[in-house]
Amino acid sequence: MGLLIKNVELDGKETDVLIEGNRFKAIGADLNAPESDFLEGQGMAVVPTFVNGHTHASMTLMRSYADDLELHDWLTNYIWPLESKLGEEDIYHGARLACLEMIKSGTTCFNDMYWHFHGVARAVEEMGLRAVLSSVFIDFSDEAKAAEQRELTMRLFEESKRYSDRIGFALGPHAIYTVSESSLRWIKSFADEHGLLIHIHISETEKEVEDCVALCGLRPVEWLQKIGFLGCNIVAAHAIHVTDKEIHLLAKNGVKVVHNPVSNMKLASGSFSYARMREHGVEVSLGTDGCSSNNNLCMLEEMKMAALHAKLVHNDPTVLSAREAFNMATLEGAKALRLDCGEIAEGKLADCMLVDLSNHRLAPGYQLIDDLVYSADTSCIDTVICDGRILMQNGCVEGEEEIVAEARRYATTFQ
Ligand SMILES: CSC[C@H]1O[C@@H](n2cnc3c(O)ncnc32)[C@H](O)[C@@H]1O
Ligand SMILES: [Zn+2]
Repeated sequence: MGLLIKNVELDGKETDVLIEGNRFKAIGADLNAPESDFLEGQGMAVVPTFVNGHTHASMTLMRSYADDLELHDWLTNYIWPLESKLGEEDIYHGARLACLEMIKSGTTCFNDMYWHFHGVARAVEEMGLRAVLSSVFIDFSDEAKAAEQRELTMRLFEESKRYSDRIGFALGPHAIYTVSESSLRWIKSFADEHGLLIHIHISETEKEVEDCVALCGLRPVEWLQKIGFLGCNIVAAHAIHVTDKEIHLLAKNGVKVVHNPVSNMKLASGSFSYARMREHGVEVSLGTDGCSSNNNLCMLEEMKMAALHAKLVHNDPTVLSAREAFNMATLEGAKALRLDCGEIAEGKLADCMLVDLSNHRLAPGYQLIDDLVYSADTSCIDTVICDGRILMQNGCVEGEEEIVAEARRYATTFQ
């Protein structure tokens, strides 16, 4: 069974798009597929859906719970105490709310790091999105805890195979200040052995850098290079406080960096240097981070913030164009996660959305990509498709009232 989208605009031209199974089968004029479902695309444009490169989906339950705080204060005194009370059901309901929000804002794929792997996986499976879910690793340099976490990682890796192809497994060492050197070495060798990605926060705050220098005489990226941790399977969130030498090491090792402009600004973590990353050839994608430091999962907003922030810090309006922001939010994210989505082309995974060209925010309509980055909001998104399946049509997602009500109910139980 397929899906035929008729008379839709793609790259400024009207065309038809045929999806068969979970991939784009054909793109061209006057396609026929009598056996397929049909979508009228007149007045709409088809664009790739977003890939959120770094988030903690279930933190939707902590939206506006602890705002206007510095990162280490926020984590230690507010977030971690609350998270210690969360069970798998809480996390499932938080992840469902996140999936709903992502679908409604045009995201169909995300790279997640959170507790209770199965709670998140169940939500993603049911809601029809695509995700790379990492098994969290935090040991605070306690050997007993580290042994427990190694066991859990190996178990979850096996158990993750029960889910559909839309769910990938990665390792999730939280950061260098929460995971010991020996655990980082173990994580890297486990990931290399099994061909897995590693999702980690790196150089997010000045404190992280100062503590690392005080402890090992090296900055975080230099130290990670020394212990053999860096490589092309590392997806590093933030990478804000990095010298040119460290950026060179990231590029040389093929580390994928995820920029989270809203979270970086809200926590005043620091200024990401997009231009320096590009000069050195680092591959940069875009993420929202969790809902407690953002406070939403909207990649439209993230693209605009990334572009505006880069122009401001580099004092140059030509830095980080709308097209670059859009690529960071789509194809670059897919590449970092080694997924075959992020662009509309024959043979690629069928993840896409239809935007309503009659929406006032897209008028008069000189450049669709510029409009999506600088002007659009979620009201412009009509239809969202992931893996060839329609997840939203006419702006509606099945069961949305119940998802929101359940998340509200669960959030009140642990406060
Ligand atoms: C180990 S699960 C993820 C862990 O990370 C915490 N977290 C959320 N946002 C950030 C951030 O910007 N920097 C560091 N840690 C963050 C989250 O609360 C979970 O405990
Ligand atoms: Zn994070």
